[in-house]
Amino acid sequence: MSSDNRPDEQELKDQLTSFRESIDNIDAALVYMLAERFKITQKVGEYKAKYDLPPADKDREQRQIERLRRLAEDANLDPDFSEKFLNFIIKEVIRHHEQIREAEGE
Ligand SMILES: C=C(O[C@@H]1C=C(C(=O)O)C=C[C@H]1O)C(=O)O
Repeated sequence: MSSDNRPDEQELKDQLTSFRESIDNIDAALVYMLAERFKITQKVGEYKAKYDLPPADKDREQRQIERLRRLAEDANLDPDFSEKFLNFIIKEVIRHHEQIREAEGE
């Protein structure tokens, strides 16, 4: 793709910097949101270990995936990507839950 009225080098640089400031803010928000999510899933893991509940709950995950796919469609985000992203996070959460369970059993 090329344009007849390409901005000069300085304008290109400034525009990219401005886009990237917004990306950096969004990445920061994602990190804080993920940190909060892992804080509460840590509590769920401790609760499950205490009362001998299984680390994973596939029915709950299925409902979350269906809901997230609907939300993604509404937000014009690829539902397959959203599902992969949620599964990636949940896998890590379950790994933590298994670790907590093992530590409690020691
Ligand atoms: C957090 C939980 O444990 C697991 C992790 C989940 C998650 O990260 O959302 C969902 C279901 C479980 O497989 C839960 O049971 O709610």
